[in-house]
Amino acid sequence: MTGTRLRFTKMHGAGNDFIVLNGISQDLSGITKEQWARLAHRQLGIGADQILLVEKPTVAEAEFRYRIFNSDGGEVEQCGNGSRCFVRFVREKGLTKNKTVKVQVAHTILSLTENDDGQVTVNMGAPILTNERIPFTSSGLQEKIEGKTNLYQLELSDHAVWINAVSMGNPHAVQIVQDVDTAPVAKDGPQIETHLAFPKKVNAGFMQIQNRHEIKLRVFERGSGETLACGTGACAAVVSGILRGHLDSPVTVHTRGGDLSIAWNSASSAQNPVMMTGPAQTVFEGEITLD
Ligand SMILES: N[C@H](CCC[C@H](N)C(=O)O)C(=O)O
Repeated sequence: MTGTRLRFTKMHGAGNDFIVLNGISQDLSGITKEQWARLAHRQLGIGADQILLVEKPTVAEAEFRYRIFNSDGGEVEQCGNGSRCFVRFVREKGLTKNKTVKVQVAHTILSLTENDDGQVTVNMGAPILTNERIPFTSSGLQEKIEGKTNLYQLELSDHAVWINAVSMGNPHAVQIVQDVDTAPVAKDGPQIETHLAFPKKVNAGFMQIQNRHEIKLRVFERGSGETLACGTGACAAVVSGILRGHLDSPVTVHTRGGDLSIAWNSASSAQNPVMMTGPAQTVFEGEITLD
């Protein structure tokens, strides 16, 4: 693949930024983890939190498949802000005329709708709350019940934090903090990300409850570090806040890059889907030669 010329589109969803590649019109099958990381590198490459690769689906019920690579080059299961940019991309490129698109991503199919106001609504599916499926191993950790969920204590280098483990297809450890602006995201984020209780590592969410329908959120993302916004992180934080009894659906999630609206009608069933609505923005188009 070295020396291959790639066409890309740079996009962001609430400041979480992406390189989006059309893997249907370009053969990108042989790109290595190191080459993904180089493309995402802020100084040596294009720069992005994640890379989104659009491909033909492998299942009949989806129109497309899209794959997600963190800036460390690792492939992951889900990306909320990325899914909104994906649907904006395939519509802007004329790859579909549908306003609602079904896309295959890792082990699930998402349904995405571009609304008349330009915002995108995504059915993110039901949250995954069983430890084995997150995956999260709680053995040896102190635990306590709050509302309808369990909190677990993670020992960090100089203090302990109580977290709630939730998956939206990708793992999240969410905690409530008094003030997100002063929360030790840079210090505690990497320690939580690589904590042994999370065998596939984890995204670390820091949530400040403002009222029953509003939070502020910062996320230290697995494989990318702190981002201006994290869509699955916003979903996981709202699910956690509702289960803990602090939030009622819908919730406005204020991130450093913009606002997301998350709805989860858990009253009838925890298996109801989480619905996320937010922005998607194309920034520029470009070409680059893979080195
Ligand atoms: N860092 C995440 C993937 C990107 C998720 C985030 N950008 C979003 O909008 O959901 C993980 O390793 O699971």
